[in-house]
Amino acid sequence: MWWGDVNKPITPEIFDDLYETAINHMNSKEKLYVADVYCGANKATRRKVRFVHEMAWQQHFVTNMFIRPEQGDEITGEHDFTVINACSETNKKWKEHNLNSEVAVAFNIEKKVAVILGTWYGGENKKGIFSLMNYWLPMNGIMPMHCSANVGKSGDTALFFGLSGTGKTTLSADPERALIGDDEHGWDDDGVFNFEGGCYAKTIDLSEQTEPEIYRAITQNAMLENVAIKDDNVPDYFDTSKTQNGRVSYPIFHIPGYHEPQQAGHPKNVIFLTCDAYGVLPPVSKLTSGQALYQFVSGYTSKVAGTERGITEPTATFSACFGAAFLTLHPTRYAELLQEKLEKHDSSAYLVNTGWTGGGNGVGKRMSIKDTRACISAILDGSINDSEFETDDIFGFAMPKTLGTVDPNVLNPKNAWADKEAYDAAAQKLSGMFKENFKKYSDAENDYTKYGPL
Ligand SMILES: Nc1ncnc2c1ncn2[C@@H]1O[C@H](COP(=O)(O)OP(=O)(O)O)[C@@H](O)[C@H]1O
Ligand SMILES: C=C(OP(=O)(O)O)C(=O)O
Ligand SMILES: [Mn+2]
Repeated sequence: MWWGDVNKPITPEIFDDLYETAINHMNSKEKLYVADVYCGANKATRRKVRFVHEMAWQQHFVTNMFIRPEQGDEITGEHDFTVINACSETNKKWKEHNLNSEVAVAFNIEKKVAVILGTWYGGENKKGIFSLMNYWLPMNGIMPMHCSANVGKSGDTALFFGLSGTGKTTLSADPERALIGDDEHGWDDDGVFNFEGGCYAKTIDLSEQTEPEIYRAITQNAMLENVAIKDDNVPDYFDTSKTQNGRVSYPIFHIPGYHEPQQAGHPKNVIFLTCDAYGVLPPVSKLTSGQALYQFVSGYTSKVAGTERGITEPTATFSACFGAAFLTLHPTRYAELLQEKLEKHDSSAYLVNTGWTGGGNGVGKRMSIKDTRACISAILDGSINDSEFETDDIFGFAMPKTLGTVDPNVLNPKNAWADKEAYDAAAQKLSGMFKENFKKYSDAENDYTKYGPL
């Protein structure tokens, strides 16, 4: 276990106490909801999960998001895990338990049970099981990944890694390609497979024009969460009074041309999405395999508003493997798996900045979805390889000088800034942050420090 900021140990006695609180609460209800679902599209390695809920809508969430047994098919045999979600109850003894708040999300791997108290976030159901997949799968040499995946007409698979809000869901919904999944995947000896059976898209500023597939997926059985509703019962995706993290969950088959089964071959392209709030990183750059591992372990991006308590504007962070919150083992364990798989399958790696350009947050603006999509298309159709590249002085990234319809002045981030000195200062600052962050990985068996910025 990677104990630290993310995973906090508790004693078996505290777990039992939380469990009892949840069970007593559930026993006071007249009705409970039970769903048996799978996590993992690969039948050989999928896990059986049972959810017990007090809220019908939470039950609908897991029905949308996990893999449903075929119609008429029941999940038999022992479950790999059971989640008791008592969201409307809280842990009143949190101070006595030395915990942070009355919210508790607690896992007992020996008893194969998790308890959720005090949080109503639908995503909690899936992210807890994702954390377990991050614990189980590496034991069998399978890489769990916080990424979306899709496949092109010639069978070429692409992965899009990224922390919350960086564009996994938005950019993997591509009319030219079949969607495998938008958030959690595994990479085994056969290729890539989805853990989930649905998608969980952000609804902030959602429009049919910029994100048509997602907009149109909001139809019967899709479920909106924390979205404002106007007087005429129509959702208002531009009203963020509840939170900026408004969501919709829907089964994967709401996306036209989704890939069935949700499995595909080894990835040809691996893309790291970063939402750079400083506006320093290029919109697209090609990484050497060493740079890919350095960037993967660093996981530089920003937390977007509404995803964590206290985050109200984009805030720079280093989230290892682009999903530190879900890692149960040390980041270098996942990096070793990535290294082995990238080498074996000769996959290319790219860094794509879906964040700011022309200045940091407050000065510049967020990269347009249109420009980001143009960069991604050029990677996926291979045309980026026809570009002439230049090397970034500080980060050492190879940046294309021209690329299809993308404004060449955006491709080199310094050109996009009016104030060149301010750019240099911001780039130096960010480089220093990378180096400071990476110190904690420099004594690892495989030290990737040399692939970082100067
Ligand atoms: N250049 C861009 N690329 C991708 N998404 C963008 C971009 N600019 C704005 N966005 C918005 O950022 C959000 C990305 O969220 P999402 O795709 O759900 O991220 P993730 O799946 O990684 O959590 C969406 O609301 C999208 O409309
Ligand atoms: C559900 C989540 O994942 P993502 O934002 O990456 O879709 C989340 O982080 O709450
Ligand atoms: Mn998402």
